[in-house]
Amino acid sequence: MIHFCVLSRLKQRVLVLSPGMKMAFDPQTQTKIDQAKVFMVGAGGIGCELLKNLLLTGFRDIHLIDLDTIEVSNLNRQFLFRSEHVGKPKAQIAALAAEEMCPEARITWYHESVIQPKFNVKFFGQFNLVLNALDNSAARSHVNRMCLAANVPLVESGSSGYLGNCKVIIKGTTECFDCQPPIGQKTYPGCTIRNTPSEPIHCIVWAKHLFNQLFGEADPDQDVSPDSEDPAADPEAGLLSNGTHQEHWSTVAETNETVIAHLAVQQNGAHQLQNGSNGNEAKKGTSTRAKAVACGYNSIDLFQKLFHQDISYLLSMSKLWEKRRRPEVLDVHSILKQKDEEKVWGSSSTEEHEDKRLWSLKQNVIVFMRAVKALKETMDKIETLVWDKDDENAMDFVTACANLRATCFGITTQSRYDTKQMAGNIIPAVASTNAIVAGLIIFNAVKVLQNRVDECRNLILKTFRDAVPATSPKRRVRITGVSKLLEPVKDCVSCSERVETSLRLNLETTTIKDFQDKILKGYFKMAQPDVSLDDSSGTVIIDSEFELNNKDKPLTACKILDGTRLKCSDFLQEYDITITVNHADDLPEDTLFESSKDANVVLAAMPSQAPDARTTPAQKRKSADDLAEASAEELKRFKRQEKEHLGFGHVNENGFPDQFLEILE
Ligand SMILES: Nc1ncnc2c1ncn2[C@@H]1O[C@H](COP(=O)(O)OP(=O)(O)OP(=O)(O)O)[C@@H](O)[C@H]1O
Ligand SMILES: [Zn+2]
Repeated sequence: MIHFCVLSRLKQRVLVLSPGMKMAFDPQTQTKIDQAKVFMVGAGGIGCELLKNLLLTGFRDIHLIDLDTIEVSNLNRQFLFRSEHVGKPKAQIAALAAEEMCPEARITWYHESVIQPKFNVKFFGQFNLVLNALDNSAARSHVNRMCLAANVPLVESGSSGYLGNCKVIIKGTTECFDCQPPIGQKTYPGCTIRNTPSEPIHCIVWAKHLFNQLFGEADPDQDVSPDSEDPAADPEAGLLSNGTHQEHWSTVAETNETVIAHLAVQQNGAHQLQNGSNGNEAKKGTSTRAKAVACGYNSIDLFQKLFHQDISYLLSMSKLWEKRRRPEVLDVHSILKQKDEEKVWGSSSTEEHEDKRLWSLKQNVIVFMRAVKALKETMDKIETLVWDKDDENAMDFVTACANLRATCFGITTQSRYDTKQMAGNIIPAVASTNAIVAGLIIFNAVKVLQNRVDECRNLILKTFRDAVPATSPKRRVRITGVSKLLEPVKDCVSCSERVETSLRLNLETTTIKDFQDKILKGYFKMAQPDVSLDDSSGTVIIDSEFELNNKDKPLTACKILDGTRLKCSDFLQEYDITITVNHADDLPEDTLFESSKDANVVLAAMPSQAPDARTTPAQKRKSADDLAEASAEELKRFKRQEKEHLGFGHVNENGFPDQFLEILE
């Protein structure tokens, strides 16, 4: 294992394997490796290490697939690639590098997504082993389903910073990738974000939501205004003396002066401040966007609304502050009158240390105003903006807004650099983690080929010494979770024999598109679902070959009623399931459906998009979060089993060290 890690550090392709240069296995194992045909999915961080390991171990017939092209940012760890390869397909260059290293290797490469009809069950069936080196759960789930259908063993893996894992999936014998419920992106309760932030990340999430409300596709679940329905707040908050809620700020087109004058009055009696931007407002459908439009995106007006008026409204929810520090309103005019700082900067600066500097309050205000103006101008040209951490104005906006909100709540402000890390969910890729995970894949792969599945292990890589900063080289890495392979979960939607299930959902409000995207693709992991009524009519509801023409209709409008049985199948995955749908109108607001298998399946935790040919950066980031969360969860499970299963038994045969629990000391 250490051998592999050291080799990966060479970072240059000086390695050329001579025909006789292989690991010392017993003759039977060697023959199996010689004859094995393997499919490697993903040629990124883990993939590059894995390909080199496969060659070193003696594998010669390797098919590899990756949909992506090489980026400059890959070069620091994806050591098969060089700067002259930037823009070229990863699969092609990895294959070339492998052939250079080992001329006798037969490498077949595909620059495509693995979620394509041509990679069907028959295609998967030609391999002895499939090895995943992917970075997103949609593709992982799909490959898992294909391997189950083709009955080919799969070694699954992942890494996120110092976390890593590797597990073996064999149909009918072990847990599959979907046996454990999906873990959603880390989310924060709406009332924390809208009413009572206490950490920088709460302000950053709020600022990102605000960006979408003002410039992007407004999502009702991402409301940024005070939530008067917070259970911790007093119900009277924001009420006028006559018991009605005050008209909100910009439904009446006030001039700046009147707004400010109005605010001044409100400021003198915060408890009487009546800001209509409360929970009801979201229900009424009046959005932050509508207000911004009403004031022509005037940045002073927006500032006063966000950091004065809304904060005053929150102050009126007195119960919230019984045990918390009260937030403070900001006044744009007095901040702007403050003495000038040496320099105000934002997108114009490219110097790294500048990016790490904390802005003063006045600088935050100026960057906010400048970013609002710039983003509005872009929006006028292209209508809807999509938040992107690499867009200078978007990043300026989020940094300044998060800092201004943090100032209101007495939370430490952040530099633009730190905000970017948090807002972009950036978890630095660690080359050593990838190298270790790729070594673990080989360990399991060889055991599978040897038919010694009981000696395979599910492995989790984690750091300890948590007091040491995550980026410090002193941070030690250890394989902490080691368990024997776990048995399949009885009701798993992917690997159980069960072909029937039932769901409770609101048939009057759930649309066909939601049923397809969030339930069939998101929950049941189908790639191309077909659906028909399981009755004598056999009416087709969804045909994967055609665009949905009923997509916005509720299920009831398509003859799907309480107790209807739906035949759902995926031709590509050779997967069929019959789903009985039962009407429910008592589900919590954020719950789309409940399955008979598990408790609440929360809408927010479901990917809203089908597994796509390309994963977006956002999906990639999400999957990194998934892994971090998943690893933590798995670790808990493994810890419970650790006592029982610790130790590797016979693993020191065939050249593997007896003890490799502590890899990097
Ligand atoms: N559906 C898919 N089909 C084929 N390859 C895929 C698919 N989804 C993801 N991949 C590939 O899996 C690889 C995962 O590697 P890795 O996590 O190192 O990603 P990366 O994009 O190179 O790095 P980073 O995300 O850190 O910039 C990527 O090269 C990606 O293109
Ligand atoms: Zn399963």
